[in-house]
Amino acid sequence: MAPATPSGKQTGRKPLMAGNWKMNKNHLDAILLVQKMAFALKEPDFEAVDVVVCPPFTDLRSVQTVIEADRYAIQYGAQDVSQHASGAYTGEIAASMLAKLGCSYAIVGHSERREYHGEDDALVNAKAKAVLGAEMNPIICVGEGLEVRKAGAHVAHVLAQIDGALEKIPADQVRRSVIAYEPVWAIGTGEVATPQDAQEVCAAVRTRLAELYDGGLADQVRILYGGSVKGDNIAKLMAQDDVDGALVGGASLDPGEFVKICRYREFPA
Ligand SMILES: O=C[C@H](O)COP(=O)(O)O
Repeated sequence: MAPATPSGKQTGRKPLMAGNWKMNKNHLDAILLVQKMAFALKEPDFEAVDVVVCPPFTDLRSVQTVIEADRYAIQYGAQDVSQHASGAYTGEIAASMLAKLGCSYAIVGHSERREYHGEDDALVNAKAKAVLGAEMNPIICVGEGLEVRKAGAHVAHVLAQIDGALEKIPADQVRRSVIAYEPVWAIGTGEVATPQDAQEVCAAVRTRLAELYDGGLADQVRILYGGSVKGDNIAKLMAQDDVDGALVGGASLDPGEFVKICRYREFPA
């Protein structure tokens, strides 16, 4: 049973803090960064929170070496994956290759992939299936842009993305998937969503999961918030009933800040 959050919520879902390094840090920088995090984080941190780093593909082997050598409890994953299993797909990385490197997670459908690489819900769905097929856990990103938010259509937008991303994925696989709600207007802007904004959408996602799947699945799936998360705003976000963790960009490149995020319980909400 996961410990209670500062607000006293008791969900049974272990919080997850995932750092998305995006296109930062080479394979040597990665060694230093993951070591700094590993030195700072202690056993009680890992009992309370799952800690995941998602470096660039070229860093994964370095990160694996550091983590395996000293048996650190930090988990790691990729920022993207191919929907294809293998073959003539120049530049692509298969889920099986990531699993072989010890990855536990792969992010799919990040808004930067959707925006700069034209990824749509069908492709996100195919990638999620590839990750699940390789026995890893997808972190499926959803979120609305500013125009959609201003129009008040953010919940409908996100739920449509959820429907698309999860299409024909069976319950036992959805159960080990992670959803990350990242409003595009909050990513890298310093403009974090209010805890109420985050809760509204995360709760709507959980309700949708309950509509799509029975057997209490909705209460088991972890839903993260992402977008300008820092050490000084995470506690209020985590105090929300349906926010189970964070997908952290910029602040995950600063080991002190990321460790502070992982230790949000020690700071007042
Ligand atoms: O994947 C992480 C998100 O894009 C959030 O990035 P950020 O924390 O730099 O706003």
